[in-house]
Amino acid sequence: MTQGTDGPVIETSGLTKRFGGKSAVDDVTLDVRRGEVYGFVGLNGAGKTTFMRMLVGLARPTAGSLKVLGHSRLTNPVLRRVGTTIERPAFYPGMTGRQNLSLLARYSGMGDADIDAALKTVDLADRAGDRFRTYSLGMKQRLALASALMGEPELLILDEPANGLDPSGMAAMRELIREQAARGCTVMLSSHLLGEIAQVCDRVGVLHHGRLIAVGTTAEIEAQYGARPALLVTCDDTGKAASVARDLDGVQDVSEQDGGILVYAPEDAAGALNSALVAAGITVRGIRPNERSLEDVFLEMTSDTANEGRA
Ligand SMILES: Nc1ncnc2c1ncn2[C@@H]1O[C@H](COP(=O)(O)OP(=O)(O)OP(=O)(O)O)[C@@H](O)[C@H]1O
Repeated sequence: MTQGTDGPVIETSGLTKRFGGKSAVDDVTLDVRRGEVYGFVGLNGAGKTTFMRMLVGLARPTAGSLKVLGHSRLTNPVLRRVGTTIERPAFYPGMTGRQNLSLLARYSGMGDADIDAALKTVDLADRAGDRFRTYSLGMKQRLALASALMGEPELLILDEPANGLDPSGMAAMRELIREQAARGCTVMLSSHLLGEIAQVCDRVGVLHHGRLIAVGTTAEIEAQYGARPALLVTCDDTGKAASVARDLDGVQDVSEQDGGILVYAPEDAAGALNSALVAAGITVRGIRPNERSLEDVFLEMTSDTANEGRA
């Protein structure tokens, strides 16, 4: 594998793309290290595709700078070391998977060995002789990935590779991505689901309205955004229960829920909370720590009220 640089494989500084007056990507500074799987997560329209398009020269930045494989000029020799599914290749439905790949391979000066290796990697070798139109969605996604893998690129940039896949298709896609990382390939992929991407990525960057609002390992992001401990109390008379809970030591905040209250307090406050509620005549049916999924954390991070005032 060609080693172009010891520095980051992707490096952007203040990268910005505006369409008219609107910033699709707004002042994004990030780096992706060699061999890393970096997940780019954001809701629809957050700017993920636009960011990735700039990385492969399909869109020109309005401001800021970028380097890919150590190069700020994205010439063909640099881009040949990058595999991408950003612009999903327009496969011909009446041609076989292999014929479709052959067309693309010819463009980039690659041969049968590259096609065979890519088909084998994505586990499509057995169906390579079937027409594209007979492929399932998962197989279509894998063929797109095969087109990106031809020639064993050093960097893979995959836009929503798991989109539309069922759970087993997603698991297969994750395995494929990890295999690529294991052979030393750097991978940047995007998704609108943090929970899905967290399982495969070393680090995650959260994009919201074009801005990078958090970067870190999933554990770091959870610690930063999801570590607010809370107790979920199921009880009657939630209004009264909330006011009793608010008066207790160690309780930071209380919100009323359907059929109970959510009390922001450490887990060891559960005993005192239960006693106080029962003493106030409230029927407590249960108290348990409030488990937050990664997806809850992500939705809270990308809710517009959560981001008011945050740079
Ligand atoms: N060529 C364009 N002209 C005008 N606006 C554009 C163009 N491309 C993207 N946008 C706008 O930029 C914003 C970011 O779009 P982008 O496709 O990058 O987001 P995304 O995070 O990839 O979303 P999705 O998951 O829906 O693909 C959106 O508001 C979109 O409408």
